[in-house]
Amino acid sequence: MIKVLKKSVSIYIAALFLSFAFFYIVAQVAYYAFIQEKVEDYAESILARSDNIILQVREINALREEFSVYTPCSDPYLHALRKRLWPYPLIKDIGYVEDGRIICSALWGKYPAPLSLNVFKNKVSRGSYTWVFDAMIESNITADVVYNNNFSVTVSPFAFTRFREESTRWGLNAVVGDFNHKQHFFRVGNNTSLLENIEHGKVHDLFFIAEKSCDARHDICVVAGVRHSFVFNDNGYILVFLFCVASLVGLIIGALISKNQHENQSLLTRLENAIINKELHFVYQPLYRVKDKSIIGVEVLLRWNDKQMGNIGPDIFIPLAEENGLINKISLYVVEHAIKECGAALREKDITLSINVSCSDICSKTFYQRLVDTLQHEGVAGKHIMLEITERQSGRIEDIMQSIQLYKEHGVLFALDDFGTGYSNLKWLSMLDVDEIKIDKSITDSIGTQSINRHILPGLIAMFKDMPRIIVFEGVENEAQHLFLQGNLPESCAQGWYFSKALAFSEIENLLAQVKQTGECAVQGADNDAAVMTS
Ligand SMILES: Nc1nc2c(ncn2[C@@H]2O[C@@H]3COP(=O)(O)O[C@H]4[C@@H](O)[C@H](n5cnc6c(=O)[nH]c(N)nc65)O[C@@H]4COP(=O)(O)O[C@H]3[C@H]2O)c(=O)[nH]1
Repeated sequence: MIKVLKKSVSIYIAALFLSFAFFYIVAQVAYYAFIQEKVEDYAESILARSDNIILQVREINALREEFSVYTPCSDPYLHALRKRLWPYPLIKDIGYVEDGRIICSALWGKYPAPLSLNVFKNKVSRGSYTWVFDAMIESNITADVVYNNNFSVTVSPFAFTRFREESTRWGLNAVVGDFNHKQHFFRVGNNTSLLENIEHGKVHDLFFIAEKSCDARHDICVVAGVRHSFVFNDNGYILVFLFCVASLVGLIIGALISKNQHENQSLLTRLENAIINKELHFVYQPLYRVKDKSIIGVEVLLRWNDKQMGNIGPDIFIPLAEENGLINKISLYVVEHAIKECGAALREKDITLSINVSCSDICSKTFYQRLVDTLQHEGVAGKHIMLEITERQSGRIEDIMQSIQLYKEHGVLFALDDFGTGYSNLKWLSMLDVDEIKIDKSITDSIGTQSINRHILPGLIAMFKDMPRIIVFEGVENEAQHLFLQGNLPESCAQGWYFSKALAFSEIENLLAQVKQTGECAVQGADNDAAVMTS
């Protein structure tokens, strides 16, 4: 119980972990793409804003002739400056400059003392223009000023406010410079030095997303970038959403896997209990001689009726038993109980009891001993038992060849089951000393049809005619198939619903009382001349 519980917990933990990993990776990839686009937009927007400022500066500068009619810094001069300044939202002030000092401006009027532009963060000369970035205008007031001869333009300190807000929110950085980024004009963000280093190839950072946007007209380039955030820039809601979805999916997957495991586990446990409690029972399907419909034997087929799950077919529980090492127990059960149940019939009548066995059964000493002991105990001769080799993966063919000889000393017969499918091929036929070949239903089905298998039939019939083996066709379902076999291989035998379905033991007893028994089908090779191909 504790083991099962531990296994369930491990399944849930693994499912949750994998689900988290999956959703986290998907979310990270999506987030990376989203941020990359954002950085691209950011660079383009800053470039557009920078272009606009340059245009507005140039436009205002072009108006300087207008002011030359007034005495510099006179009231009419300042009035004309203010009037002209009004429509330019990105420009804060226009001033008159002498010897690199602003004497007066539209905003401040005439300065009591000329404003020196020598205190700044960065100064760049571009043609006839000199840009002074973060120039000290007043104590605690800085601004970007550009002057050309004796005309200055002060850029609005709010021109990049939006970009600074975005920078704070998303951790974005931008550096505005010339086309080759040899000169840097100004920066936005807290990590611009890393951005510059990455831009100049001094630092390589796989998780730093950088995008560039340039305008050759104004010889200006903006590089923007951000460090990829593995916690989605502290966006708590994304993490919470991710956690919820991943938990839900992880729990659903865990529950499905657990349920599946539990069902398989419980089916296996139930099968084990059914064997121990002898709850498996048998039905018997008769085998007929094609020529005269006399019965040559019966095949025992296992049935399992579980109290809770109802009828479970051998196509489900036999492979389950084979995969989980239970098949040998099942075969021991069948041998012991089926021979006991059929003991009287086998002693009195000339029939064989066919039992399905796997290769590992044949090679098992326990199985051999149990069969020999049961035969002795029931007084049944070995020649009444036909072991049908069904599963062929659990044993080496050389070992099986040797083991078969041991059984043969007791007269036990062997059949190669499902001939014509995967493992039941000519190699096995040539190596094993079998008495009977059971032709798979898929080949029987092709009789009288257009199936691809029908091409195999003439060759098989020609081969079987000269083969000293009992040939049994499985799954004969209609008269056409029976007639075909009568016409082509009259000495062969058949099993199928056309003759009889698998019956309970009491019904088989009644049948055996009514129908003639022949002990065995004649081996092939006797009646060849009569055979006519009618397919
Ligand atoms: N459609 C159709 N089916 C027909 C017809 N005639 C017979 N059958 C079915 O074909 C299967 C023949 O058994 P198999 O080839 O040994 O194939 C068997 C055998 O491989 C395995 N099996 C059954 N009982 C045992 C057993 O006691 N031990 C082992 N190891 N395997 C068993 O399970 C397989 C399936 O058994 P069943 O479901 O009983 O199915 C049986 C039988 O009911 C027919 O005319 N039409």
